[in-house]
Amino acid sequence: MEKIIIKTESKTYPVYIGDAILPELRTFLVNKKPLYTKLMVVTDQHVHDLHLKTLLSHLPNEMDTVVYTTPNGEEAKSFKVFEDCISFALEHHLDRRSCILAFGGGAVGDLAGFVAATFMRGIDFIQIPTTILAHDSAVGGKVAINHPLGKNLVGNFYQPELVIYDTNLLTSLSPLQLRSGFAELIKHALISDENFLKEIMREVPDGKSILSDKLPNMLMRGIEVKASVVRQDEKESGIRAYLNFGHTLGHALEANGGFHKLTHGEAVMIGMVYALILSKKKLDLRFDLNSFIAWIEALGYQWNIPSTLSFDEIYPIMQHDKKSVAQHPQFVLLEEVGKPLLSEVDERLLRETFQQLKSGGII
Ligand SMILES: NC(=O)c1ccc[n+]([C@@H]2O[C@H](COP(=O)([O-])OP(=O)(O)OC[C@H]3O[C@@H](n4cnc5c(N)ncnc54)[C@H](O)[C@@H]3O)[C@@H](O)[C@H]2O)c1
Ligand SMILES: O=C(O)C(=O)C[C@@H](O)[C@H](O)[C@H](O)COP(=O)(O)O
Ligand SMILES: [Zn+2]
Repeated sequence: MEKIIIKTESKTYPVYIGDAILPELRTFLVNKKPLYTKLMVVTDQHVHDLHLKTLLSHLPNEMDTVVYTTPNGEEAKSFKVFEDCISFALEHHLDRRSCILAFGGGAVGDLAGFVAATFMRGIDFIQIPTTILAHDSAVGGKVAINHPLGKNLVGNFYQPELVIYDTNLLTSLSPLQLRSGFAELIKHALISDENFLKEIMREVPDGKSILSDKLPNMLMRGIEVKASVVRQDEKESGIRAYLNFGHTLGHALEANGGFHKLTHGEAVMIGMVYALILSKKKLDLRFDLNSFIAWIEALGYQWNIPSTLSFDEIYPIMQHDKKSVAQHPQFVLLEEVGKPLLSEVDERLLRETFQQLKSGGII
């Protein structure tokens, strides 16, 4: 088991990562003083069916535990489910000394974290991630739900007490979900270190190689990239925006599809290709886009913008992005791999590049 310490202005906490490490949970819970009055597990239907029994077997018998199950995927991050989850907590008499256990992927983590942040103005929560993607979402304290007008528009910065990342749980993920989560790892490499990118390109030549004994180490390195950014800028007043590489377009594509047509990672991958082309045009980024595209195709990603979409429907959604200033969308671009910056991009260039990426004619 490895341990990474996440240091932020508001809280310092450990991320434990390794195979079959759920027993760490009991250790934490029985040593926490005063003991929690109640535990509320928040999970989704898939994770409930696949892994809840295992999780429950690792909780102290003597601790009063209730389970709230959300719909799968982004539906968990709706106002309706948020209200329902708060009602469940009230009906089951959680109090300020209770603790929420977020057991699932990023959707469950974001919802459960936001419930923890707002229930009685804030109670403890623990992240127990079950997806590759959640190496990103479980760390750093961004918690949120969606609004029909855009992703994560209602939320907070609220850090967990602890993250327990049992990589054994990842073996039940579908190829689509493996790929979706892996996009955030590629993002962490692109914004931090060319050698890291080269290494994952070498170690993971195709979709079948994502799940391997090399994965936990790669995830740890992704978490370290995130930890180093969050340590310097917990609340995104500056460099934390770099973690949003690929997200200005990515989030707009997700929202436009009603949050169910593309997974987060699929949308972010298209957004990263868009941002790479913009970086080439605007900042003369030297980057072998041909090889990158060939690699992500081998991994199974779609990288062009779906042909049914128009710039005129996507641009207004990007104007609602949280990084926008006076309705001008901002983009994370790369001067070099590992050297991100935040920049406004001229609408004409955004439109022209959108058209290019739609027709697939970028290389
Ligand atoms: N807070 C952050 O910093 C942050 C960072 C990145 C992404 N996110 C958010 O995270 C969400 C995406 O996360 P995600 O991709 O984990 O999505 P998710 O939570 O929707 O999970 C994806 C799918 O995988 C299933 N699943 C989860 N664990 C499984 C397992 N072990 N085996 C089999 N199936 C399993 C889920 O039921 C779901 O159908 C988005 O809402 C995104 O906005 C947040
Ligand atoms: O932690 C961050 O900061 C990120 O930007 C990580 C992203 O991968 C993640 O999707 C996050 O939820 C996006 O945040 P938002 O502020 O753009 O909603
Ligand atoms: Zn993301």
